[in-house]
Amino acid sequence: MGSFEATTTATDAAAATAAAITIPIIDIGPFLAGNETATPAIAAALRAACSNQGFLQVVGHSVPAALQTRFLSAVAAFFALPLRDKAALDQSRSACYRGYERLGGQKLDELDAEATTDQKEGFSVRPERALGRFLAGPNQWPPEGVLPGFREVYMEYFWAVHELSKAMFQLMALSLGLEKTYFDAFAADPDGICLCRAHHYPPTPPDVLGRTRGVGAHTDFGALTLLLQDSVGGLEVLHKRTGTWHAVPPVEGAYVCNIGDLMQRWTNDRYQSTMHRVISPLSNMDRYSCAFFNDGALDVVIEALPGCVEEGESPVYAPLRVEEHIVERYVQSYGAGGTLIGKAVE
Ligand SMILES: O=C(O)CCC(=O)C(=O)O
Ligand SMILES: [Fe+2]
Repeated sequence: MGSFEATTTATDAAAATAAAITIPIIDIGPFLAGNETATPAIAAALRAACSNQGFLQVVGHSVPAALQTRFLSAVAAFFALPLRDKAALDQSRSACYRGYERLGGQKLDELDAEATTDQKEGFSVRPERALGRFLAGPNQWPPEGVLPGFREVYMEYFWAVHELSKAMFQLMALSLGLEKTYFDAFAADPDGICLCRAHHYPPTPPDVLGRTRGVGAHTDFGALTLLLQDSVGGLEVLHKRTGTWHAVPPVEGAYVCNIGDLMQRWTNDRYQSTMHRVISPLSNMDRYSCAFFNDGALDVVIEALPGCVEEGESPVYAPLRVEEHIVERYVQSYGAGGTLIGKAVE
């Protein structure tokens, strides 16, 4: 286990010197190997990270490096397809938020009217299901002849990260003093809603520097995010106390893990969902990343966990069903896209 001081952007340099934040790198290998002697220290490190900045990087995990590499190459090949091939899979053609999102298709910083739309392309995949409840339905894939093997490697990666996310929820439970299996009904539900969204951030030439943004400032909707990023950089996390932004430097093969709004609610604010964004650094490199969100089972009711409310204290939030929360956040970030809920795929 190790840690490093996150570096800061130039504009924030002065304030940040006083407020450097630590994003710990946590090796979960011993936990995955069933080492019960080492596990409490790992759970304690997770607790510290989640109670402070809500961001950490996970190493020693179960996703093979070779699979990450094959997956990121396949993702780069997908985004390099002609626009007409990608547009044929546009998310607006899906009743369940799957497929291709063009540049500017989402705006996560809804509070800042001046902010640009997000300068990224995305491709969203979820578990293959029959149409029915919110977010259930078929994925949209490019024809096998156009991108051979893409679907196969994407789904191989999907289920590998899904396994890791289940293990992370078990560690989260231990970190909160709960039974290891406490979150299994949420995180391992066969009908649970998971999203594996790959992103491409185009290079930023000097003439647009400062006017574009990869992803606007936001917190993640769900409980826990696992993000794979390549070596280009640009992800930043907000230090709440000083309002300064800090880079989350790429660590090869690691998963950036962060707490989402549902987990903050569940823990009665003990764990923090932290604002983050992707800036567009001056670069002639394309950046690729992939976020995995395990948002659990739609009917789970999120209310303060045992041990997260002191005697005499009232819970900060009323109980809320996962489905209500996720629907509301989708409508906020996709605007009119929210009206697609329940519409049949064309
Ligand atoms: O691409 C990244 O580094 C971050 C993406 C992100 O924050 C998100 O998809 O919620
Ligand atoms: Fe995010």
